[in-house]
Amino acid sequence: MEKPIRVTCAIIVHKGRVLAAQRSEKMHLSLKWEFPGGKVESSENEEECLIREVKEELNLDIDVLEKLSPNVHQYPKKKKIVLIPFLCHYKGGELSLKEHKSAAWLSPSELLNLDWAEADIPIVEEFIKLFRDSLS
Ligand SMILES: Nc1nc2c([nH]c(=O)n2[C@@H]2O[C@H](COP(=O)(O)OP(=O)(O)OP(=O)(O)O)[C@@H](O)[C@H]2O)c(=O)[nH]1
Repeated sequence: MEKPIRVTCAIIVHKGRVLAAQRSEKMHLSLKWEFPGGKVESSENEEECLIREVKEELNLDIDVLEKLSPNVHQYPKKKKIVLIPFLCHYKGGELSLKEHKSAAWLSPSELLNLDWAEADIPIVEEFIKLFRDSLS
């Protein structure tokens, strides 16, 4: 079986809100929402990839805290990906969109209102459950 492409994504939490980013018209999965991140290069580990991608895409500095459950997903006519989420904290930097159409800091329950890339849906659900459990 072909190995899936590893893609990291950052669930960045700051003051109880979470950063979601909307893909641009030009990108594959146009206008869908996602967590910032990207493909892991051979020279780096997953955490290094995430720090690099978030800086490149959004000009933000993050601390990577905890890995959540990876999700294997096959989009039609694309290579299979494994989307690897990490809980992160905002550390610094001013948000500046380099690739995305928009980005928003949302409360965890507001995340459910977005039109997510399909591979992200189980990840959003796991994060919301984790967040709720941590409050109860
Ligand atoms: N960064 C990121 N990528 C995601 C998420 N969800 C999801 O399905 N993806 C997919 O994972 C791949 C990440 O690739 P990338 O961000 O490094 O590069 P890209 O948009 O140029 O992708 P492409 O080369 O497949 O067109 C894309 O195919 C993207 O559609 C997510 O939450 N974050």
